[in-house]
Amino acid sequence: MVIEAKGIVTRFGERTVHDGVSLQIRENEIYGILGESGSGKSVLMKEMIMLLEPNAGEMMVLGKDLGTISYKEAQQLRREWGVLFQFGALYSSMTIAENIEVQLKEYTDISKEMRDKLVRSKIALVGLDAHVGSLYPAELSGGMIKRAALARALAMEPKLLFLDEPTSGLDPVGARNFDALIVELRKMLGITVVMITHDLDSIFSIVDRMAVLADKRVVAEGPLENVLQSQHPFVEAFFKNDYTKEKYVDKLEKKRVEHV
Ligand SMILES: Nc1ncnc2c1ncn2[C@@H]1O[C@H](COP(=O)(O)OP(=O)(O)OP(=O)(O)O)[C@@H](O)[C@H]1O
Repeated sequence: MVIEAKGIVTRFGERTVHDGVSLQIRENEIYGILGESGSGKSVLMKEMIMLLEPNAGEMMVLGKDLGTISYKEAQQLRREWGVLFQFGALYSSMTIAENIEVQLKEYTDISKEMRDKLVRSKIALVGLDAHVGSLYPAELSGGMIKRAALARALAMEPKLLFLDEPTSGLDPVGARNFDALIVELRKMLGITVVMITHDLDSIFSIVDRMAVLADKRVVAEGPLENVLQSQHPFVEAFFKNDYTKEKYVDKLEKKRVEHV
């Protein structure tokens, strides 16, 4: 397992967000975290990357228990993952190349020449033209910003990639291209991808397994066909409404046939 959450409890004051959340993420899969607004998806992801600490439960990431990890181990572990936050979050006063270089400068002794080379390779990896490196975030389209932020997340060659709603704000073509890029990167780099998503196209086409958060816990987990068996109201409303039934009829039918 790359990530294992066991009985996670999270409270903010009087409010309980998670009350026994458990899930398991395997190596090299694309794992989706779904759930309605406010169900604690982002909080759970932040707990996986040590930006927040749960009140109870165990969070194992790459074999390390985040609850008992030493400061030094935590520093090392942080280099093993890349994160793409929802709005890209690039530094606006830096060029794209400088943005991608930030962590390489901070965490490594790599020479300037080598850093430039790595930056160029990451820009190419995410499908951007070389000249984009010298532009500022304000000069890029939304889709290019996502790709640039992805290049930055990949700068340290992580084993694990966290994506918070990667296709939100992209037009349909841009969203599908981004999905294709994620699949390609997973194959090329052998990484594990954890993504929060509401995007049905992504869920039906690139997510291998997923967890559905509702009622403060995981109400359905596994591949799509498992999740579709759930009769939880959120699953019913999200996957089994008329729109989804019509748009994904082939896939829903196919899953049913495969399952029989
Ligand atoms: N640092 C914080 N302090 C206090 N409350 C918080 C904090 N972070 C999140 N919350 C609360 O925890 C709950 C879950 O938030 P979270 O952002 O994880 O939801 P989400 O499932 O990601 O929702 P969305 O799909 O709208 O992004 C919300 O009620 C939010 O207000």
